[in-house]
Amino acid sequence: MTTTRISVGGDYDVVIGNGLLQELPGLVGEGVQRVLIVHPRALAATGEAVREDLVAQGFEAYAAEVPDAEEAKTAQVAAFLWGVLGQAGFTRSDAIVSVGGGATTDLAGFVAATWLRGIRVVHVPTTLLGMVDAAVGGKTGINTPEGKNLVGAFHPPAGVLCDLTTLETLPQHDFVAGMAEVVKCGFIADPVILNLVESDLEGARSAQGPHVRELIERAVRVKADVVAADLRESSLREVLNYGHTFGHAVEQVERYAFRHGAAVSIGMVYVAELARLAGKLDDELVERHRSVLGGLGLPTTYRGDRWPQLLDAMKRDKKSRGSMLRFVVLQGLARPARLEGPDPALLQAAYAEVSADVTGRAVSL
Ligand SMILES: NC(=O)c1ccc[n+]([C@@H]2O[C@H](COP(=O)([O-])OP(=O)(O)OC[C@H]3O[C@@H](n4cnc5c(N)ncnc54)[C@H](O)[C@@H]3O)[C@@H](O)[C@H]2O)c1
Ligand SMILES: O=C(O)C(=O)C[C@@H](O)[C@H](O)[C@H](O)COP(=O)(O)O
Ligand SMILES: [Zn+2]
Repeated sequence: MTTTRISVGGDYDVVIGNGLLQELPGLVGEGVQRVLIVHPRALAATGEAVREDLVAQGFEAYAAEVPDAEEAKTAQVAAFLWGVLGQAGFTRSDAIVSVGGGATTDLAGFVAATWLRGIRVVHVPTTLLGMVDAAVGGKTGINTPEGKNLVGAFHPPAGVLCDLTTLETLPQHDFVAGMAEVVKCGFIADPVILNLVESDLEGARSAQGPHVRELIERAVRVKADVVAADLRESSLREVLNYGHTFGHAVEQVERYAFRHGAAVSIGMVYVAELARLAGKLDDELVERHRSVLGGLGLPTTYRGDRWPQLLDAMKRDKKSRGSMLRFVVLQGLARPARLEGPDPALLQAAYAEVSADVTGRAVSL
């Protein structure tokens, strides 16, 4: 199959195809001497294969293994990588390559942004979520005990290589979690995505699904267009945060036992209910959130006994201004808007709409 190149504002390309790793040396760049490949435990063999390839191309290449998933996004792991870079003598003309999911690209991007105040980084995302979202757009970051992504920097990559063959080893629940961000792009900007997913829900649950390549390309285009227009999230970029205020709070309350995409799925239903209660969204579109996300096997409800903890976590959302909570809502399909400082009763009423008891049944608060 052909290779697709999607330009992000003319600054770098997201390359999508199969067997693309031969393109990596070109993206790492000619003037680069040393390369650090950052990969999670689950991708030790892939990380080593990439390292050997780069050595064969004449680079001085090192590999650093980091924990899987969210455990990698800590100050301790970032400090470990700074130590590796320091000991190997990385200079401003050297580079980092991330090979992994969004947690790895967020961490490696952050270390690249901070080492010597910024060195080159190339992302090789190996999850659906990494390909369509985390590796694109230059948001990098780590968590602190107080919250998700609280420390970070905007540091766009030199390139993004989405080698679709890497998805073959990704567990299905991780693939489906990535579909939540694809569906997000459908709701905020490109309804064709929703039509494609709804036309074959089972196909959209697997990397081999007939529409998956088109879904990936469409989601990357949505993200690329938004970040090209507003890299630093002064306004427009906030739309990519649809479902994330409540979603990040769920991740935090669950101590990251939920995958990001699963939490964002619940967060989108929450914020759709909030928009409905605020008189901005009709019942039909709220129900479409439940049917498409639920149809993919993503969660659309959350336990009903965590309101104080969720509210506390939501207050630390980056979209908040002072003590005012701000949400990205929809006022129609692909018509994002902001809801600022909603009445606390409305916030809790929306929580009641997504609440379930431990058996998964909806409950009233
Ligand atoms: N920077 C951004 O713009 C942005 C956007 C969306 C999400 N994110 C972040 O991305 C993270 C979630 O990323 P994710 O969903 O990719 O999860 P992840 O990075 O936690 O990866 C999920 C699991 O899959 C493993 N894995 C990765 N690729 C694999 C493969 N090909 N085969 C087998 N196992 C593989 C990982 O080691 C991990 O255990 C969150 O931290 C979220 O905050 C960032
Ligand atoms: O790229 C963005 O901007 C996003 O908001 C994309 C989100 O999917 C992503 O999860 C992002 O990491 C959230 O960032 P945060 O600023 O809410 O921490
Ligand atoms: Zn996200």
